Amino acid sequence: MKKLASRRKNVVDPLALKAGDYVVHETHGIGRFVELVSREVSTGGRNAVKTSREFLLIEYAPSKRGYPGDKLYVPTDQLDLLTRYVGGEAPQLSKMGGSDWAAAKGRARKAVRDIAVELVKLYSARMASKGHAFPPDTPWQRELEEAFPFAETPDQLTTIDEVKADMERPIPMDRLIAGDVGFGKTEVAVRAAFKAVQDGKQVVMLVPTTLLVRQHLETFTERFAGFPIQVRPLSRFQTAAESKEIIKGIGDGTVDVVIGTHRLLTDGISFKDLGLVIIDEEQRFGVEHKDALTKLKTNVDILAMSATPIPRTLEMAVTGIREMSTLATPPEDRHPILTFVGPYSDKQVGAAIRRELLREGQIFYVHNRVSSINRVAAQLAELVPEARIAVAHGRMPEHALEQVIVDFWERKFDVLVSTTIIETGLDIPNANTLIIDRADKYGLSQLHQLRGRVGRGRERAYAYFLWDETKPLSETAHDRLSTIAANNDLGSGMQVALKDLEIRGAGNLLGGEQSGHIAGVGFDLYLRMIGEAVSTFRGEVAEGQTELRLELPVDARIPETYVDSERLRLEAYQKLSAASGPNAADDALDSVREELTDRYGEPPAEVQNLLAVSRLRRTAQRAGLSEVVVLGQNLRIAPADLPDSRQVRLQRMYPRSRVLPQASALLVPLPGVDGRQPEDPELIAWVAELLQAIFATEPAATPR
Ligand SMILES: Nc1ncnc2c1ncn2[C@@H]1O[C@H](COP(=O)(O)OP(=O)(O)OP(=O)(O)O)[C@@H](O)[C@H]1O
Repeated sequence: MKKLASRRKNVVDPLALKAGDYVVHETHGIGRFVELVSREVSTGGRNAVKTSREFLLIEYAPSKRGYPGDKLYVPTDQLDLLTRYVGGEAPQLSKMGGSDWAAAKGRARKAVRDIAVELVKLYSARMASKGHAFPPDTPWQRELEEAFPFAETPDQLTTIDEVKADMERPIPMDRLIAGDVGFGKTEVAVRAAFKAVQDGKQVVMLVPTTLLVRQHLETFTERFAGFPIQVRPLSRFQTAAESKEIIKGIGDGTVDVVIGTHRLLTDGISFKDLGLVIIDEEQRFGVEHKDALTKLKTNVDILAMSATPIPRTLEMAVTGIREMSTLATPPEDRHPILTFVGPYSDKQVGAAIRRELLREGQIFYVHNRVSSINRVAAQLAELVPEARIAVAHGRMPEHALEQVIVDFWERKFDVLVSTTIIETGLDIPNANTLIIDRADKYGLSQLHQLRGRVGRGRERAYAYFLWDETKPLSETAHDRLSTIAANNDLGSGMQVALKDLEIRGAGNLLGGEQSGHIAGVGFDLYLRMIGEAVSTFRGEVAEGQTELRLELPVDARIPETYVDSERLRLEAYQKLSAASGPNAADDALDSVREELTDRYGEPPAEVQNLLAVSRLRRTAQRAGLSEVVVLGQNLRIAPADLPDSRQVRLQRMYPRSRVLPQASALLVPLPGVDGRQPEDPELIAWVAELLQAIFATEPAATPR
């Protein structure tokens, strides 16, 4: 089984932290970041040395009602104990070290275990089941692929290869393609479907809306032209007679590829020899279809597509449970969509429509209320009399709706006034202006999907996210709109989706019922729990992070004289913290040192010490230590249940060292000349040599 990638925490990104942001501390729970402060601390017991260190000041709930909130100072070299809180509306602050945080974690852990069991069951069932191994590409496959009218993007090529390799394996494929809107996911599906049909298998493609059925039917039919492949649609658009004939063809194998909505998940549909299930926007299929989907997906290859990118942390939490490919590069000469956010005005709307008409383009105007959509269309007709305007919404009779879309496609209309029914997938390359009159009413990923309806060709596209100036914007609505306006470069789906997770609460990615638990502990910790639960459940040791206390009386920090910006100091501490984690690459700290030198010049003594202490931190963590602390004249190391051979070696090297068996700790007197402590670098080097001698984990990390 594929080793689970170690769960790199989504360590708090100090750059993104601003006062008031919520963070989650492993031990203390959900707190609010106040500011970065530097404080004088004395370490080293009796002959204490005062050094100034920087801390993140985090505020917690008051331990008693009416008191001010408790304060936690997190040293900058322990950033990895903090993660950003993502999980919906403003969370409840935890009481420091209180039982409420432990209880919230306990509840989440229980819920997580249920998910983990579910995920592993699916995985194991898939691993145990005998899938169909498709043969290598046929000559016709190459002919089909050479007929593609564009140059594939590198990600398309990689993804297509990964999909084919999965299909040729005897284990059933379960691959998710996450790609920003318009990045060419459909072409991957076309080639996978062709490969399956070449081997005599049937293919089903499930899409969320009737319009997408129509569109994908057009694409597949066009791409398969010249090959004897029967592609059929199945949705409420088909008459009873047509449906009956298609369902018969599915059963007797004369239909090779069927593209349909959840209509395909109703009873009475059985395939003669199904080999590949393609699902577009799976998360849009309601829980009522879950069982039918699971039945359909058993023992066949699955290719899921999503334009709502899956956050990295979720991808890693389910790593090994299903494969993922990402289409992150846009087709060439695709331009970012110019996005305007502001109050509605007739003047601006009229100008936008006229500009598009001037270049013979078309316009989507989204108004999401069926009851007033005709009035809006009439207003637009007055505003721009020369524009040919049509209306489309989901309550129209099926054929009338389809006819309007086809007419719009065939450029019989200039402006399509519609509800969000155009939201997913609709591909009309000539429509390059999108106007949404109440943009504040939509979630981020919905706005992103809608925006993805324009700019799918080579033309520069425009999106207008407007709101009714007579109705004030809510804080989150304003946040949403400024996020989408800020993220308008290509492939900004990830940022938009992540922000959306924050605002809408991340539950719907893992099942609505989970959102309460996610809100309780934060999205990142929740996902890490899933990953740990999955790996524990599968008998792999979850790499829990031992919280290492490393305290030496040395001046190890980044002085303001070296890096004057607080933000940049935080960024450097974060990089050091990531580079000194137990799984960090051996040269990770060297590259941090090089970067610091490049950006700020030769590091001063304090920073040299900080680098050396970071090396120590990594050594100590790799040795699984929880304590390396100077107490008085001794260095205390724990746990230190050493085998005898090591104890002998230790006594020989450090005759005055003592093992405290009951505390499973080790006390080694500090080297000092007539009571004077060695200089910082010497002390750090001495500790490095000691750890190396005892744990022989890596060559002594001598500070450079
Ligand atoms: N490599 C490419 N170069 C240029 N255009 C491409 C490329 N691949 C696909 N296209 C075109 O880009 C448009 C969008 O492709 P497609 O519909 O597959 O995107 P998508 O990722 O499925 O979008 P959505 O998420 O909206 O469904 C289509 O017109 C398609 O023909």
